[in-house]
Amino acid sequence: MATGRNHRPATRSRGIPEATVARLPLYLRALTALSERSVPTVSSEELASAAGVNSAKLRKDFSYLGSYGTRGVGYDVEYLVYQISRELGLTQDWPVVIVGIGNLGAALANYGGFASRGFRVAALIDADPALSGRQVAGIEVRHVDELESIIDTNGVSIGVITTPGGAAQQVCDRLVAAGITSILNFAPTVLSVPDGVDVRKVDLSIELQILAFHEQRKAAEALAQDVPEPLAAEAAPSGPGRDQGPDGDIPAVMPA
Ligand SMILES: NC(=O)c1ccc[n+]([C@@H]2O[C@H](COP(=O)([O-])OP(=O)(O)OC[C@H]3O[C@@H](n4cnc5c(N)ncnc54)[C@H](O)[C@@H]3O)[C@@H](O)[C@H]2O)c1
Repeated sequence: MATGRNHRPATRSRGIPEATVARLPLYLRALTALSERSVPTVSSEELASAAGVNSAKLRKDFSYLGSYGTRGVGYDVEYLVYQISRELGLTQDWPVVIVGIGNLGAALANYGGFASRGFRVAALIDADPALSGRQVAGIEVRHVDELESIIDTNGVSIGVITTPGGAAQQVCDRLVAAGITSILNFAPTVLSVPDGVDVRKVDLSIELQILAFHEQRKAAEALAQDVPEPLAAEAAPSGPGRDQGPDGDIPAVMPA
């Protein structure tokens, strides 16, 4: 079984901090919306607001890309879309395999947003022989026995795991052994991978738990407004503002 870390250092080799990399897709989404409306330029304040990020942080992030905008004009939308896409590696086509074609895997296969963002679903893979040969989103489901040859033939480097939690590590190990170096994991399992393999985890229940925390805090604030001053100090939460994380500048809940 593969062992090792499942995260990368805070700064990537080209000197762009990991936190900046995490915000680039937010800028790209906001810029793509502007581009679709044929907006030629955008100020840092407008773009920061559209991306849900503080404008000083945005300017700092763009300085890592060598993009400083023009005073009084702002940033060229099309050029910034190109720059960020290039930085994120989206100017090339990325074949992706999805392993586990149940409810979630089939839903992801049917999601049209992958292709428009440079990700091509190269294969759908499942262990259930009854699914082999069936078409999902116009793609044939292949048996997991073929996993290694599919990855090799299609030059796949990104794998998506949507199997039950109990199968996820074994699937991960096979993907890595077959040459996959990036994994998007939807299964409720902490994956162990060797150095050089990136894992991103998506867990909607964790996002809901964070929202529940904020709901609870809002309810406490509302309660505090209804009680006399000395008691209110005890009831109100302390620390950074409601929309801010512990460091005071990163939103605790990333914009959807
Ligand atoms: N991250 C999230 O927000 C989120 C949301 C929903 C579901 N999930 C998780 O996603 C996973 C899939 O959920 P689902 O509802 O689609 O389940 P499902 O039971 O409908 O589908 C799972 C599929 O995986 C296949 N499978 C099982 N073992 C396999 C293996 N070793 N190799 C290849 N395929 C294998 C099964 O045959 C089945 O088709 C679960 O782990 C679930 O907890 C995560």
